[in-house]
Amino acid sequence: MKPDKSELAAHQLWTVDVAGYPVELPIVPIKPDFAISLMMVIDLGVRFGEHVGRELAARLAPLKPDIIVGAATLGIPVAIEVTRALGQDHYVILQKSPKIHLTDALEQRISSITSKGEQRLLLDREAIPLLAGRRVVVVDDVVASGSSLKGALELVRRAGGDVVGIGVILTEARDWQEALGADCALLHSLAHIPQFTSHGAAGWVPIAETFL
Ligand SMILES: Nc1ncnc2[nH]cnc12
Repeated sequence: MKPDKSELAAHQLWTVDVAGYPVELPIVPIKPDFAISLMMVIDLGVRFGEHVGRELAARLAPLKPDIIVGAATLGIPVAIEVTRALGQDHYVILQKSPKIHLTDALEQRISSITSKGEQRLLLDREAIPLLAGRRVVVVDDVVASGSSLKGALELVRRAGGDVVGIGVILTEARDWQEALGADCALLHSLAHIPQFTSHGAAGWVPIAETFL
């Protein structure tokens, strides 16, 4: 769900300080009385990517990960930048669409608030040796419902990986706390964003319960 530029100009903005790097996010309605501040990490430039990679790597390096796993789509740049900042080379991507080589992939069902309907995460069986018995950190751009991260954790564990940490740029609201349960203890985040409700002339206002 990517609004075009003319649409963006009409949106209210929400400013969030991402570990010392302020970004302005457009507030985008999902329903008539409900909106999120949308962070499209791939539209924020390479300096932002480098910054979040470095900041997440600083928090995740003490966990001594053997490998970083990122979930498609917007977890991909996060996985690449964190891997680079850790001085590692390989990473594993959990795909959403069954590419030609993924006909026999390990599969997990998920749902997402920014994409319609039910989706899947797929792990290439060829990547299993990179995860089995290894210390794994799972990264993503935003955790909101927690469905995508929960599916990613499940896939990594089915592959025999030991999940030692989770890294996200942003936590959003609090639904993820219930979805992730005890795995919340593994989570490292650079900033938090609330969700929004419409309030007459005031426009979109943050919902108090969606702050941490
Ligand atoms: N605020 C947000 N920005 C980008 N992706 C999201 N997925 C869920 N919430 C999101």
